[in-house]
Amino acid sequence: MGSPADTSKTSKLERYNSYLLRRVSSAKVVAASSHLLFRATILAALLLIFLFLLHYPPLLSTSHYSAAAASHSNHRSLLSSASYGGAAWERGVRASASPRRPDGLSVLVTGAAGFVGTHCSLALKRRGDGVVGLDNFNAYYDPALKRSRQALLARHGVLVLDADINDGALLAKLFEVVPFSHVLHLAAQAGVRYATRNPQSYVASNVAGLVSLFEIVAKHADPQPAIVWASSSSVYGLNTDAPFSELHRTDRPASLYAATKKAGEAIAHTYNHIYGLSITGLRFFTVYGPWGRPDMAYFSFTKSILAGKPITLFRMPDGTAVQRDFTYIDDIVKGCLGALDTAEKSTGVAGGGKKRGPAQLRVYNLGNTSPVPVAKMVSILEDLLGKKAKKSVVTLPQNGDVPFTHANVSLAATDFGYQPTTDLATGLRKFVKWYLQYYSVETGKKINGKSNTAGEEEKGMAASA
Ligand SMILES: O=C(O)[C@H]1O[C@H](OP(=O)(O)OP(=O)(O)OC[C@H]2O[C@@H](n3ccc(=O)[nH]c3=O)[C@H](O)[C@@H]2O)[C@H](O)[C@@H](O)[C@@H]1O
Repeated sequence: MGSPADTSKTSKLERYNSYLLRRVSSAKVVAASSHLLFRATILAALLLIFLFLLHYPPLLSTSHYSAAAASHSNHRSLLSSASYGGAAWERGVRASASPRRPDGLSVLVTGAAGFVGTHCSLALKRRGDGVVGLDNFNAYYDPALKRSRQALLARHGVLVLDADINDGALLAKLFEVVPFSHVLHLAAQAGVRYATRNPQSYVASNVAGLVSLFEIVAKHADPQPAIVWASSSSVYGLNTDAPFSELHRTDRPASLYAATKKAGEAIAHTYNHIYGLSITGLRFFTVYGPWGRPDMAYFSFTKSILAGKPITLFRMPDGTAVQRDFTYIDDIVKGCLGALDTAEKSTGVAGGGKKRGPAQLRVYNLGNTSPVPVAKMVSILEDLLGKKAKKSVVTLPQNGDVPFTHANVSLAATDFGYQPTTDLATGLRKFVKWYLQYYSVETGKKINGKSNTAGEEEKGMAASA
């Protein structure tokens, strides 16, 4: 018989053994599960990398798309990357970009839902060129007007993508899908006086956006398209020699807007010099017309006069009138197409290599050559609308405005036959006709011998075409 002491020793030993066994097996379980966890983590990481590459195609072709360009694409590129690509998207882009005439151009138009962008895209499409537009549809002015322009372009077979020029990944993808012969770069933050309120938006669009486009064209596009882009008459700033010639000083900008456009001209020089990009800058002089920009004076004055609201007219501190060389949109379109048609090919090597030779670098004034006092513009509007403006005349504040603009266009006339043909009264009549139709305003006043009420079908037409 075993003693009670013996029994207790045995059971102690058994308890100890089972404790040891539990420890060994739990150690095994811990080791096994940490292996499992490690493998699962590796698998999950590989899966994530695979998914990222699948949805971010430019990284797959790193030979063309530099890491620098990728890092300059803002986070928007990652957010919007899922909204483009795929076979149907590529088919749509190619169809819109394909010319319908022999030797037709294939043009990427940035800011295509903007005022000048819409008119130029229509004109190009009408003569048989291929056009793909892009626009970020920002809210600087009523995005509904931009959507109407987009719809108008869609009816004419022009696709306008929702995209920002800072979206390097999207630009790279576009140049992969289409061998564009030209870029008409019109996307920008416009407006002279708004620059005091939102300076960063000018840097983002007119400097960073321009660099983003040049980077992709220089280092990714194959073939490299020629670029025609919108500079501004505002670069003449405090220049007092008139009429403004391309040879005059442009180193005294009066507004940040003007400074960013001048910076754009300097940046264009650099990309032409290093990468052989063919670049033409067009200095537009206060462009107006149907489908115009609501932030501009002729447009906002029309709205205020119709609503019986007061308008503010600026005059110089010495009492002299502020004048602008108002230029009608159809003349500007002819200038843009002339610049595109005479643009030479870029000479750079796709991928950003050394250029093969000097490339074309041009700057032209596109104006009307006859400055008009702003008060005269208002009196023409009063006549067309059959209503007097409530005017308050104030001394020009320190807002970036310049006293006058006046274009000498002889260079554009010589190089591509640019000749403005529309005077302010004629152009404003076309604008007012469009405005009253588009916003369904009935004034009872006859324009061109007809009542201003238009049929539905007429509202969507490019009134200037
Ligand atoms: O030619 C250009 O480079 C520029 O032309 C216009 O700029 P701006 O000439 O200032 O055009 P508006 O804003 O329509 O002003 C036209 C005139 O009306 C005057 N104005 C404007 C607003 C106002 O309330 N009162 C007033 O008298 C301005 O001083 C200016 O002389 C465009 O807005 C710019 O984007 C463009 O680059």
